[in-house]
Amino acid sequence: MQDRFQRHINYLRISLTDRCNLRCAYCMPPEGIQWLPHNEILTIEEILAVVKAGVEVGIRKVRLTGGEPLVRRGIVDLIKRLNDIPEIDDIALTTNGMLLGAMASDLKSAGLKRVNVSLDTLNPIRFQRITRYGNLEIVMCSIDTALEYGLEPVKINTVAMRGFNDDELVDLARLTLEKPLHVRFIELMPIGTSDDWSHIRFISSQEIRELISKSLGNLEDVKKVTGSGPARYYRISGALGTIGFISAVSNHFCATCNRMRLTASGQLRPCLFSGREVDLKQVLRSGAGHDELVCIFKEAIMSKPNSHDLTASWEKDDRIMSQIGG
Ligand SMILES: Nc1nc2c(ncn2[C@@H]2O[C@H](COP(=O)(O)OP(=O)(O)OP(=O)(O)O)[C@@H](O)[C@H]2O)c(=O)[nH]1
Ligand SMILES: C[S@@+](CC[C@H](N)C(=O)[O-])C[C@H]1O[C@@H](n2cnc3c(N)ncnc32)[C@H](O)[C@@H]1O
Ligand code: SF4
Ligand code: SF4
Repeated sequence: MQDRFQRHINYLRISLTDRCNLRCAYCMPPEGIQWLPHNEILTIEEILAVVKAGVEVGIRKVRLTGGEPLVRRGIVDLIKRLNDIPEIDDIALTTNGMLLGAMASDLKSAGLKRVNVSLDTLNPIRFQRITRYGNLEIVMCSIDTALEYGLEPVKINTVAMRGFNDDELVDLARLTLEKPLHVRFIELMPIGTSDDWSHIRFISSQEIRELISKSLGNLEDVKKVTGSGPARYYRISGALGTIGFISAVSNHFCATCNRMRLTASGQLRPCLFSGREVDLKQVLRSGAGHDELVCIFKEAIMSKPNSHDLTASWEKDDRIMSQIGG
Protein backbone atom coordinates (compact mmCIF):
# COMPACT_ATOMS: atom_id res chain seq x y z
CA MET A 1 0.00 0.00 0.00
CA GLN A 2 0.97 3.65 -0.28
CA ASP A 3 1.75 5.78 2.73
CA ARG A 4 0.80 9.44 3.21
CA PHE A 5 3.68 10.50 0.95
CA GLN A 6 2.76 8.23 -1.97
CA ARG A 7 5.58 5.82 -1.20
CA HIS A 8 4.89 2.21 -2.06
CA ILE A 9 5.59 0.12 1.06
CA ASN A 10 6.36 -3.51 0.22
CA TYR A 11 9.46 -4.43 2.26
CA LEU A 12 9.64 -5.67 5.87
CA ARG A 13 12.98 -5.91 7.66
CA ILE A 14 12.70 -8.41 10.51
CA SER A 15 15.20 -8.39 13.36
CA LEU A 16 15.34 -11.97 14.63
CA THR A 17 17.48 -11.23 17.67
CA ASP A 18 19.40 -8.44 19.35
CA ARG A 19 22.21 -10.94 20.10
CA CYS A 20 25.38 -11.24 18.10
CA ASN A 21 28.49 -13.42 17.98
CA LEU A 22 30.63 -10.36 17.09
CA ARG A 23 31.08 -6.92 18.66
CA CYS A 24 31.87 -4.57 15.81
CA ALA A 25 33.48 -1.49 17.32
CA TYR A 26 31.07 0.96 15.63
CA CYS A 27 28.02 -1.09 16.56
CA MET A 28 28.42 -2.59 20.05
CA PRO A 29 30.52 -2.15 23.18
CA PRO A 30 33.06 -4.95 23.87
CA GLU A 31 30.96 -6.40 26.68
CA GLY A 32 27.86 -6.53 24.45
CA ILE A 33 24.57 -5.00 25.49
CA GLN A 34 21.91 -6.11 27.94
CA TRP A 35 20.34 -8.86 25.78
CA LEU A 36 16.59 -9.15 25.77
CA PRO A 37 15.31 -12.12 27.81
CA HIS A 38 14.08 -14.95 25.55
CA ASN A 39 10.43 -14.44 26.45
CA GLU A 40 10.60 -10.85 25.23
CA ILE A 41 11.64 -11.92 21.75
CA LEU A 42 8.91 -12.72 19.26
CA THR A 43 8.47 -16.43 18.65
CA ILE A 44 8.61 -17.86 15.13
CA GLU A 45 4.80 -18.21 15.17
CA GLU A 46 4.39 -14.57 16.18
CA ILE A 47 6.76 -13.38 13.46
CA LEU A 48 4.77 -15.35 10.90
CA ALA A 49 1.52 -13.83 12.15
CA VAL A 50 2.98 -10.34 11.63
CA VAL A 51 4.24 -11.19 8.14
CA LYS A 52 0.83 -12.59 7.17
CA ALA A 53 -0.77 -9.34 8.32
CA GLY A 54 1.89 -7.40 6.38
CA VAL A 55 1.10 -9.37 3.24
CA GLU A 56 -2.49 -8.05 3.36
CA VAL A 57 -1.20 -4.48 3.17
CA GLY A 58 1.28 -5.16 0.40
CA ILE A 59 4.45 -6.61 1.97
CA ARG A 60 6.14 -8.79 -0.66
CA LYS A 61 9.81 -8.79 0.43
CA VAL A 62 11.31 -9.70 3.76
CA ARG A 63 14.84 -9.38 5.05
CA LEU A 64 16.06 -11.22 8.14
CA THR A 65 18.58 -9.23 10.16
CA GLY A 66 19.51 -8.45 13.74
CA GLY A 67 21.81 -8.58 15.75
CA GLU A 68 23.13 -11.62 13.98
CA PRO A 69 20.16 -13.49 12.47
CA LEU A 70 22.08 -16.76 12.11
CA VAL A 71 22.44 -17.14 15.90
CA ARG A 72 18.65 -17.28 16.18
CA ARG A 73 17.39 -20.81 16.69
CA GLY A 74 14.63 -21.76 14.28
CA ILE A 75 15.77 -19.53 11.43
CA VAL A 76 15.75 -22.36 8.86
CA ASP A 77 12.20 -23.32 9.83
CA LEU A 78 11.14 -19.68 9.68
CA ILE A 79 12.52 -19.33 6.15
CA LYS A 80 10.70 -22.49 5.05
CA ARG A 81 7.44 -21.12 6.37
CA LEU A 82 7.99 -17.68 4.88
CA ASN A 83 8.66 -19.42 1.59
CA ASP A 84 5.27 -21.12 1.89
CA ILE A 85 3.51 -17.74 1.85
CA PRO A 86 2.77 -17.34 -1.89
CA GLU A 87 2.74 -13.53 -1.89
CA ILE A 88 6.29 -13.26 -0.51
CA ASP A 89 8.59 -13.12 -3.54
CA ASP A 90 11.93 -12.22 -1.94
CA ILE A 91 13.50 -13.61 1.24
CA ALA A 92 16.92 -12.12 2.00
CA LEU A 93 19.38 -12.16 4.89
CA THR A 94 21.92 -9.66 6.22
CA THR A 95 24.71 -11.43 8.12
CA ASN A 96 28.24 -11.02 9.42
CA GLY A 97 29.10 -14.26 7.60
CA MET A 98 30.66 -16.19 10.50
CA LEU A 99 28.03 -18.97 10.44
CA LEU A 100 26.93 -18.60 6.84
CA GLY A 101 29.28 -21.15 5.24
CA ALA A 102 28.08 -23.94 7.52
CA MET A 103 24.41 -23.02 7.12
CA ALA A 104 24.28 -22.01 3.44
CA SER A 105 23.01 -25.35 2.17
CA ASP A 106 20.13 -25.53 4.69
CA LEU A 107 19.25 -21.89 4.16
CA LYS A 108 19.12 -22.31 0.39
CA SER A 109 17.00 -25.47 0.62
CA ALA A 110 14.60 -23.70 2.96
CA GLY A 111 13.99 -20.99 0.37
CA LEU A 112 16.41 -18.18 1.18
CA LYS A 113 16.98 -16.26 -2.06
CA ARG A 114 20.01 -14.08 -1.35
CA VAL A 115 22.46 -12.74 1.23
CA ASN A 116 24.19 -9.49 2.11
CA VAL A 117 27.44 -10.06 4.02
CA SER A 118 29.21 -7.41 6.08
CA LEU A 119 32.92 -7.01 5.37
CA ASP A 120 34.78 -3.84 6.34
CA THR A 121 38.37 -4.86 5.62
CA LEU A 122 40.47 -7.43 3.76
CA ASN A 123 43.22 -7.34 6.37
CA PRO A 124 42.92 -10.19 8.94
CA ILE A 125 44.36 -8.15 11.82
CA ARG A 126 42.12 -5.19 11.13
CA PHE A 127 39.20 -7.56 10.72
CA GLN A 128 39.72 -8.91 14.20
CA ARG A 129 40.21 -5.41 15.55
CA ILE A 130 36.93 -4.09 14.13
CA THR A 131 34.77 -7.18 14.83
CA ARG A 132 36.61 -8.17 18.05
CA TYR A 133 35.74 -11.89 17.65
CA GLY A 134 35.61 -12.30 13.90
CA ASN A 135 37.78 -14.33 11.55
CA LEU A 136 38.34 -12.97 8.06
CA GLU A 137 39.16 -16.33 6.49
CA ILE A 138 35.88 -17.83 7.66
CA VAL A 139 33.89 -14.91 6.27
CA MET A 140 35.70 -14.97 2.90
CA CYS A 141 34.95 -18.72 2.64
CA SER A 142 31.32 -18.04 3.51
CA ILE A 143 31.09 -15.52 0.68
CA ASP A 144 32.39 -18.12 -1.79
CA THR A 145 30.00 -20.73 -0.39
CA ALA A 146 27.08 -18.33 -0.81
CA LEU A 147 28.06 -17.88 -4.47
CA GLU A 148 28.38 -21.64 -4.93
CA TYR A 149 24.90 -22.24 -3.54
CA GLY A 150 23.44 -19.48 -5.71
CA LEU A 151 22.32 -17.25 -2.84
CA GLU A 152 22.56 -14.45 -5.37
CA PRO A 153 23.05 -11.62 -5.83
CA VAL A 154 25.64 -11.75 -3.05
CA LYS A 155 26.14 -8.23 -1.75
CA ILE A 156 28.95 -7.05 0.49
CA ASN A 157 28.24 -4.29 3.02
CA THR A 158 31.30 -2.19 3.80
CA VAL A 159 31.05 0.69 6.25
CA ALA A 160 33.64 3.27 5.15
CA MET A 161 35.65 4.66 8.08
CA ARG A 162 38.40 7.23 7.90
CA GLY A 163 41.63 6.07 9.48
CA PHE A 164 40.40 2.47 9.48
CA ASN A 165 39.70 1.26 5.94
CA ASP A 166 39.99 4.35 3.72
CA ASP A 167 43.24 2.96 2.30
CA GLU A 168 41.45 -0.31 1.36
CA LEU A 169 38.31 0.91 -0.35
CA VAL A 170 39.85 0.53 -3.79
CA ASP A 171 40.92 -3.05 -3.00
CA LEU A 172 37.42 -3.84 -1.78
CA ALA A 173 36.02 -2.40 -5.02
CA ARG A 174 38.46 -4.63 -6.94
CA LEU A 175 36.65 -7.71 -5.55
CA THR A 176 33.99 -7.01 -8.18
CA LEU A 177 36.45 -7.49 -11.03
CA GLU A 178 36.78 -11.24 -10.68
CA LYS A 179 33.69 -12.34 -8.80
CA PRO A 180 30.03 -11.48 -9.32
CA LEU A 181 29.90 -9.61 -6.02
CA HIS A 182 28.10 -6.33 -5.36
CA VAL A 183 30.25 -4.32 -2.99
CA ARG A 184 28.27 -1.53 -1.30
CA PHE A 185 29.96 1.27 0.59
CA ILE A 186 27.83 2.49 3.49
CA GLU A 187 28.23 5.88 5.09
CA LEU A 188 28.93 5.58 8.81
CA MET A 189 25.80 6.58 10.69
CA PRO A 190 25.80 8.28 14.10
CA ILE A 191 24.08 5.49 15.98
CA GLY A 192 26.91 3.40 17.39
CA THR A 193 28.12 3.14 20.93
CA SER A 194 31.56 4.62 20.79
CA ASP A 195 32.81 8.14 20.11
CA ASP A 196 35.91 6.62 18.49
CA TRP A 197 33.67 5.37 15.69
CA SER A 198 31.48 8.38 15.16
CA HIS A 199 31.36 11.35 12.79
CA ILE A 200 35.13 11.90 12.96
CA ARG A 201 35.49 8.78 10.79
CA PHE A 202 32.73 9.64 8.36
CA ILE A 203 33.56 9.48 4.63
CA SER A 204 30.94 10.54 2.10
CA SER A 205 29.88 8.36 -0.82
CA GLN A 206 31.08 11.04 -3.20
CA GLU A 207 34.59 10.94 -1.75
CA ILE A 208 34.69 7.15 -2.03
CA ARG A 209 33.46 7.28 -5.61
CA GLU A 210 36.15 9.73 -6.57
CA LEU A 211 38.79 7.64 -4.86
CA ILE A 212 37.71 4.50 -6.72
CA SER A 213 37.35 6.06 -10.15
CA LYS A 214 40.77 7.73 -9.79
CA SER A 215 42.35 4.28 -9.38
CA LEU A 216 40.06 2.00 -11.38
CA GLY A 217 38.68 4.27 -14.09
CA ASN A 218 35.25 5.57 -14.98
CA LEU A 219 32.28 4.00 -13.18
CA GLU A 220 29.43 3.04 -15.49
CA ASP A 221 25.86 3.50 -14.27
CA VAL A 222 24.01 0.25 -13.53
CA LYS A 223 20.24 0.43 -13.64
CA LYS A 224 19.22 -2.38 -11.36
CA VAL A 225 20.68 -5.06 -9.12
CA THR A 226 18.02 -7.30 -7.60
CA GLY A 227 17.06 -5.79 -4.28
CA SER A 228 14.81 -3.46 -2.40
CA GLY A 229 17.29 -1.18 -0.72
CA PRO A 230 18.56 2.32 -1.32
CA ALA A 231 21.98 1.63 -2.87
CA ARG A 232 22.96 3.26 -6.18
CA TYR A 233 25.03 0.95 -8.37
CA TYR A 234 27.95 1.38 -10.78
CA ARG A 235 30.33 -0.93 -12.61
CA ILE A 236 34.05 -0.80 -13.23
CA SER A 237 34.49 -1.42 -16.93
CA GLY A 238 34.55 -5.19 -17.60
CA ALA A 239 33.79 -6.17 -13.98
CA LEU A 240 31.62 -9.19 -13.13
CA GLY A 241 30.03 -7.44 -10.16
CA THR A 242 29.04 -3.91 -9.24
CA ILE A 243 29.86 -1.20 -6.74
CA GLY A 244 27.07 0.41 -4.75
CA PHE A 245 26.75 3.40 -2.46
CA ILE A 246 24.40 3.73 0.48
CA SER A 247 24.44 7.44 1.28
CA ALA A 248 22.29 7.38 4.40
CA VAL A 249 23.83 10.58 5.72
CA SER A 250 24.92 12.76 2.81
CA ASN A 251 21.98 12.11 0.54
CA HIS A 252 19.20 10.36 2.36
CA PHE A 253 16.82 8.28 0.29
CA CYS A 254 13.67 8.81 2.33
CA ALA A 255 11.64 9.99 -0.68
CA THR A 256 11.76 6.45 -2.07
CA CYS A 257 11.64 4.60 1.26
CA ASN A 258 9.69 1.36 0.87
CA ARG A 259 10.17 -0.32 4.24
CA MET A 260 8.87 -1.10 7.69
CA ARG A 261 10.83 -2.78 10.47
CA LEU A 262 9.90 -5.38 13.03
CA THR A 263 12.27 -5.33 16.02
CA ALA A 264 13.24 -8.50 17.85
CA SER A 265 11.05 -7.46 20.76
CA GLY A 266 8.04 -7.16 18.49
CA GLN A 267 7.83 -3.43 17.87
CA LEU A 268 6.65 -2.40 14.44
CA ARG A 269 8.84 0.54 13.53
CA PRO A 270 7.99 2.79 10.60
CA CYS A 271 11.40 4.51 10.38
CA LEU A 272 14.94 3.49 11.33
CA PHE A 273 15.66 6.88 12.84
CA SER A 274 12.38 7.72 14.49
CA GLY A 275 11.63 6.28 17.93
CA ARG A 276 7.93 5.84 17.13
CA GLU A 277 6.96 2.17 17.42
CA VAL A 278 3.82 0.10 17.79
CA ASP A 279 3.99 -2.71 20.35
CA LEU A 280 2.81 -5.70 18.33
CA LYS A 281 4.08 -8.19 20.87
CA GLN A 282 1.61 -6.94 23.43
CA VAL A 283 -1.15 -6.93 20.83
CA LEU A 284 -0.30 -10.49 19.79
CA ARG A 285 -0.04 -11.75 23.36
CA SER A 286 -3.32 -10.21 24.35
CA GLY A 287 -5.00 -12.48 21.81
CA ALA A 288 -5.42 -10.18 18.81
CA GLY A 289 -6.52 -11.87 15.62
CA HIS A 290 -5.37 -11.44 12.01
CA ASP A 291 -7.80 -8.60 11.18
CA GLU A 292 -6.71 -6.54 14.15
CA LEU A 293 -3.05 -6.99 13.20
CA VAL A 294 -3.80 -5.93 9.63
CA CYS A 295 -5.47 -2.74 10.91
CA ILE A 296 -2.53 -1.91 13.15
CA PHE A 297 -0.05 -2.57 10.34
CA LYS A 298 -2.01 -0.21 8.08
CA GLU A 299 -2.02 2.52 10.72
CA ALA A 300 1.72 2.12 11.27
CA ILE A 301 2.38 2.53 7.53
CA MET A 302 0.26 5.67 7.52
CA SER A 303 2.36 7.06 10.37
CA LYS A 304 5.67 6.75 8.51
CA PRO A 305 7.51 10.07 8.66
CA ASN A 306 8.34 11.91 5.47
CA SER A 307 12.07 11.77 6.10
CA HIS A 308 14.76 11.85 8.68
CA ASP A 309 17.74 14.10 8.22
CA LEU A 310 20.77 12.54 9.88
CA THR A 311 22.90 15.63 9.36
CA ALA A 312 20.47 17.50 11.59
CA SER A 313 20.70 15.00 14.45
CA TRP A 314 24.30 14.02 14.54
CA GLU A 315 24.31 13.70 18.33
CA LYS A 316 24.79 10.26 19.76
CA ASP A 317 21.61 8.22 20.09
CA ASP A 318 20.88 5.61 22.77
CA ARG A 319 19.62 3.13 20.23
CA ILE A 320 22.04 1.07 18.21
CA MET A 321 21.60 -0.77 14.93
CA SER A 322 21.59 -4.25 16.42
CA GLN A 323 18.74 -3.32 18.77
CA ILE A 324 16.60 -1.76 16.06
CA GLY A 325 17.47 -4.24 13.32
CA GLY A 326 20.05 -2.61 11.09
N1 LIG B 1 18.94 5.39 6.55
C1 LIG B 1 18.62 4.14 6.30
N2 LIG B 1 19.59 3.25 6.09
C2 LIG B 1 19.24 1.99 5.81
C3 LIG B 1 17.91 1.59 5.76
N3 LIG B 1 17.87 0.27 5.46
C4 LIG B 1 19.12 -0.12 5.33
N4 LIG B 1 19.97 0.92 5.54
C5 LIG B 1 21.42 0.88 5.49
O1 LIG B 1 21.79 0.07 4.43
C6 LIG B 1 22.60 -0.98 4.92
C7 LIG B 1 22.43 -2.22 4.05
O2 LIG B 1 21.22 -2.80 4.29
P1 LIG B 1 20.95 -4.32 3.99
O3 LIG B 1 20.45 -4.97 5.22
O4 LIG B 1 22.14 -4.94 3.39
O5 LIG B 1 19.77 -4.31 2.98
P2 LIG B 1 19.28 -3.43 1.75
O6 LIG B 1 20.40 -2.63 1.20
O7 LIG B 1 18.06 -2.73 2.20
O8 LIG B 1 18.84 -4.55 0.79
P3 LIG B 1 18.78 -4.92 -0.74
O9 LIG B 1 19.07 -3.71 -1.58
O10 LIG B 1 17.39 -5.43 -0.88
O11 LIG B 1 19.77 -5.99 -0.94
C8 LIG B 1 22.16 -1.17 6.34
O12 LIG B 1 23.14 -1.75 7.10
C9 LIG B 1 21.97 0.24 6.75
O13 LIG B 1 23.26 0.77 7.04
C10 LIG B 1 16.91 2.56 6.01
O14 LIG B 1 15.73 2.29 6.00
N5 LIG B 1 17.31 3.82 6.28
C1 LIG C 1 23.39 -4.15 12.45
S1 LIG C 1 24.07 -5.29 11.29
C2 LIG C 1 22.93 -6.66 11.47
C3 LIG C 1 23.21 -7.83 10.58
C4 LIG C 1 24.53 -8.56 10.78
N1 LIG C 1 24.91 -8.73 12.13
C5 LIG C 1 25.63 -7.90 9.98
O1 LIG C 1 26.57 -7.37 10.57
O2 LIG C 1 25.51 -7.90 8.75
C6 LIG C 1 23.56 -4.70 9.68
C7 LIG C 1 24.47 -3.72 9.02
O3 LIG C 1 24.48 -2.51 9.75
C8 LIG C 1 25.74 -1.92 9.58
N2 LIG C 1 25.95 -0.93 10.64
C9 LIG C 1 25.96 -1.14 11.98
N3 LIG C 1 26.20 0.02 12.64
C10 LIG C 1 26.34 0.97 11.67
C11 LIG C 1 26.60 2.37 11.68
N4 LIG C 1 26.78 3.03 12.81
N5 LIG C 1 26.68 3.02 10.49
C12 LIG C 1 26.49 2.36 9.32
N6 LIG C 1 26.23 1.04 9.25
C13 LIG C 1 26.17 0.36 10.39
C14 LIG C 1 26.68 -3.10 9.67
O4 LIG C 1 27.94 -2.85 9.10
C15 LIG C 1 25.92 -4.16 8.89
O5 LIG C 1 26.30 -4.14 7.53
S1 SF4 D 1 27.37 -4.95 12.81
FE1 SF4 D 1 26.32 -6.91 12.82
S2 SF4 D 1 28.01 -8.32 13.31
FE2 SF4 D 1 28.74 -6.36 13.90
S3 SF4 D 1 28.21 -6.19 16.08
FE3 SF4 D 1 26.58 -5.21 14.89
S4 SF4 D 1 25.06 -6.79 14.69
FE4 SF4 D 1 26.98 -7.81 15.22
S1 SF4 E 1 15.51 7.24 7.54
FE1 SF4 E 1 13.40 6.48 7.79
S2 SF4 E 1 12.21 7.35 6.09
FE2 SF4 E 1 14.40 7.62 5.58
S3 SF4 E 1 14.93 5.82 4.36
FE3 SF4 E 1 15.43 5.25 6.47
S4 SF4 E 1 13.58 4.28 7.30
FE4 SF4 E 1 12.99 5.35 5.40
